Amino acid sequence: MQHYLSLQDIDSLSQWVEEAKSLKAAPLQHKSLGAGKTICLLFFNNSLRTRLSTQKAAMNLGMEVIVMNFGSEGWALEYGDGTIMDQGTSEHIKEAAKVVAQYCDVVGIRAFASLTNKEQDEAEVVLNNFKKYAGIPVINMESSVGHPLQALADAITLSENNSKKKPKVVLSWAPHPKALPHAVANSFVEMMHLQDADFVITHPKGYDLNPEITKNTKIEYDQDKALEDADFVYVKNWSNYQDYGKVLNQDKNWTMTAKKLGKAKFMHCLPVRRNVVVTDEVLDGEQSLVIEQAKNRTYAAQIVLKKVLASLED
Ligand SMILES: NCCC[C@H](NC(=O)CCC(=O)O)C(=O)O
Ligand SMILES: NC(=O)OP(=O)(O)O
Repeated sequence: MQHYLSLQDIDSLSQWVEEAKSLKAAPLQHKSLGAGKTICLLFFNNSLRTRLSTQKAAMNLGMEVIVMNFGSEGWALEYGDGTIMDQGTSEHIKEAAKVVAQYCDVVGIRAFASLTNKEQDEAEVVLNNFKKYAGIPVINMESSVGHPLQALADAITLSENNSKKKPKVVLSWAPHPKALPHAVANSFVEMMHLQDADFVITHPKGYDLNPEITKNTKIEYDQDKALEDADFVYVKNWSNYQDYGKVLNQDKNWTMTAKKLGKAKFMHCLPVRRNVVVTDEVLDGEQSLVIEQAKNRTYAAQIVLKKVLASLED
């Protein structure tokens, strides 16, 4: 059974990117593959792109789609084993996951990091419990530690816009008023490790991501230096990882500007705070790839669903 929980579920990134591009060229070529199959999309958090692009991808493959805003409309779920449920939670994951699995063949789950409980977040409690009890393929639509559908769409976008054998790609931290998760940055880093590039991460001192994820990636604390001769600049805020979930820095000197970007292409997963993360000039300019990235979310989801559907036939 093929799950899509992290980048590790991709056997060959370059092959998946090529197949996704072929789906983009003719999105309805496998319209009968998903006939009679249903996907449930469960959202514990807000979404625009993930919700619509995953639904569109499923429709392109002929699947039926059920969407539920679980966070606001479902029962509060309990994950603990043996809990006496006389507090805030109403339903145990053991029943909930098994019940959901009776209505669909595949389940997609969005469950962001709490940013308050590092241990629980890193254990991917929501995703892993659905995997454990549902018994059907689970797709990660952004979890505590990863956003592999976004990273796959980013890989497609890089491939479409790159003309060099070894492009310079920079992941640059940016300020943000809210505490944001590490998931997008983590998956982008993992995706970059799967291809040949001169990859650099730049962020203020003390804002290091999980070192188990960044591993041997080059980290340059001087943003201007990191951005020199960049071909692609991926901008993202994340809250502090060491002092978990805290906003310790909102330095506007890290905002991406046209001057800093130089000749590079600009990338961001969206939604983006204009004139905090990046200036209007960059977003409205020719070098921005953000709308293409969002478009590629459909084909990233479609290649994942195609692999998952194929695995159901095995
Ligand atoms: N799925 C794309 C990003 C989702 C989330 N961003 C946010 O929550 C931004 C919300 C705001 O700007 O108010 C994140 O960074 O992981
Ligand atoms: N990039 C992304 O995942 O967007 P949404 O949060 O709107 O789904």
